[in-house]
Amino acid sequence: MIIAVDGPAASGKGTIARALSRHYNLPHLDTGLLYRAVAATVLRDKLTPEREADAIAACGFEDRLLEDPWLRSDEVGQIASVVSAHALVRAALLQRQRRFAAQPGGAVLDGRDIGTVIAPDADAKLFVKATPAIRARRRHLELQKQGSPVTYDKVLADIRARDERDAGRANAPMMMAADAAPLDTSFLSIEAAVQRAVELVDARVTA
Ligand SMILES: Nc1ncnc2c1ncn2[C@@H]1O[C@H](COP(=O)(O)OP(=O)(O)OP(=O)(O)O)[C@@H](O)[C@H]1O
Ligand SMILES: Nc1ccn([C@@H]2O[C@H](COP(=O)(O)O)[C@@H](O)[C@H]2O)c(=O)n1
Repeated sequence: MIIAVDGPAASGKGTIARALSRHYNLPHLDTGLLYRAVAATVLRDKLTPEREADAIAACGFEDRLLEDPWLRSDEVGQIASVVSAHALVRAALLQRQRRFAAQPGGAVLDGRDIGTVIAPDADAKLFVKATPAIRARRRHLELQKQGSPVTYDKVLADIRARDERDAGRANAPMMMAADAAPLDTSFLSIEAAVQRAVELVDARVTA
């Protein structure tokens, strides 16, 4: 069974995808991490994220970079949404994601274009959303716990900027697949959101 989980930054899609992976005993791929690894390489090598040739040069990152906690930072997330707009960067990362999705038994993948581009034939597709203010509050809390001094207003502005770039780009923009089930987590606890996600997946696969 392939489960596609898409949605905007800090909507809770990663939390839900990890829980679905445990629930159905399926491997999970956080595809955002791949774009974050490209972004981190661009930053580390002092390349220019807006230049496609620079971003392509950063696509040959080593897998151990995916373990680096720095990848989860807001700084890297912003640059990830710049490099991810390049068609050749998306093409360079496409087969890896498709192979992961096609492994025997299936998989759970989360990102922005899983239901539309990476696994258009997924057995179940969710599009996780929440209001920008609520997403910013959750992400701010998470960053505060990590000791970051970043303000709520900055987190909200970054989330809005990332949403705009991710939904507005020409190549594989973030969008809900026509056959995806929307899941608004704005007023759901993590437990309630996960329970609803399981109900939605079960409903799709038994339909
Ligand atoms: N329903 C919820 N209620 C409260 N907090 C939540 C909920 N879902 C997720 N969170 C928290 O919100 C933050 C963002 O969640 P998560 O990392 O799953 O989002 P994401 O969509 O995967 O983000 P990104 O796209 O930036 O990787 C985390 O701190 C997580 O614990
Ligand atoms: N399938 C995907 C996944 C991610 N991106 C881009 O990467 C950025 C970081 O993703 P997170 O899920 O870790 O927040 C994101 O803002 C997108 O620009 C993508 O394009 N496609």
